[in-house]
Amino acid sequence: MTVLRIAVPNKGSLAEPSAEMLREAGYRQRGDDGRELVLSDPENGVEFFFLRPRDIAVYVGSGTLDVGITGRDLLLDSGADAEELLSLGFARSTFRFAARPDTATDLSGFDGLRVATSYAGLLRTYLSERDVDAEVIKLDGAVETAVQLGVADIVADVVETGTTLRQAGLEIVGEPILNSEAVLIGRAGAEPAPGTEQLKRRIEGVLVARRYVMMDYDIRAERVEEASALTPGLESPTVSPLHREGWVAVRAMVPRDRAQRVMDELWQIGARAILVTEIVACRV
Ligand SMILES: Nc1ncnc2c1ncn2[C@@H]1O[C@H](COP(=O)(O)OP(=O)(O)OP(=O)(O)O)[C@@H](O)[C@H]1O
Ligand SMILES: O=P(O)(O)OC[C@H]1O[C@H](OP(=O)(O)OP(=O)(O)O)[C@H](O)[C@@H]1O
Ligand SMILES: [Mg+2]
Repeated sequence: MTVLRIAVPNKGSLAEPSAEMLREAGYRQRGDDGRELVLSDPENGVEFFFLRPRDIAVYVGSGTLDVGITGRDLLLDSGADAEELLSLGFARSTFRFAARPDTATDLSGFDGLRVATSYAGLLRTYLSERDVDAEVIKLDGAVETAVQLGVADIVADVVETGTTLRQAGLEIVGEPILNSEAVLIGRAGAEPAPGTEQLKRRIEGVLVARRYVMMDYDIRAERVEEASALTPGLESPTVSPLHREGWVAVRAMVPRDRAQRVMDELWQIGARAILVTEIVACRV
């Protein structure tokens, strides 16, 4: 049997949520203090390689490994021959310019200035596509400090809450360069390796189980259309007869973040015995 070779981040913001997602999808993962570089999961026909997030697109793009989990920003920065297969919904961040107040109000004022970043590939492409003649200073991290130390006039870096920028006395400049999140990647334009579709389906199952809950309730039959409009489910709600005459039981998946509001509205139109349960796993 062929084994699917999967690159997984070994450190940083992507590592723990990636492991958690794979664990929920039924795969073996490292224990709390796990230091393994390679982990085999023969039951599921896969092998995990724990690598630096920055290197993952390079391994996948070259075909050394079949698929991997990395950040969209890291994928683009690498210039590797890899493409997104699925968005994973965690490690969400924006990639933005920031500077001290009065440095520049937008890109048009960047000419002749120095921009520090740890994403030099992505930044050079972005600036040259817009004909901006700024000097790119490549740093490894803690980029925000570069302005204070006089190494750069502007930074281009990952922003999540904006706390790091504020603490460095910097303000956001211009539009976001990129919206990033964790993504599953494969080799660009290549036939997916055997097992890729199954991995994708399993991860999609985890994403759905996280985003939705299952809702059950009873309602008078004449109000079922109204109720179905509130809980349309993914395709259509299941409506079953109840022993009690004139009543039906309804079952539908509901977005988790809307569950309380939907329950209030169902109650208003006479639904009773409204129950919400977790979806542990699914294929939809
Ligand atoms: N504070 C953050 N919030 C959300 N996502 C982040 C944050 N910092 C980095 N990321 C995302 O995580 C990925 C970067 O992972 P990486 O491990 O290189 O950096 P890191 O999490 O900052 O770790 P390190 O400590 O090695 O710098 C990128 O996709 C980036 O957008
Ligand atoms: O907007 P915020 O919520 O403050 O988060 C953004 C910061 O988080 C990351 O830094 P990290 O702590 O990983 O250090 P690094 O710069 O060395 O990567 C990122 O590089 C930003 O600096
Ligand atoms: Mg970092």
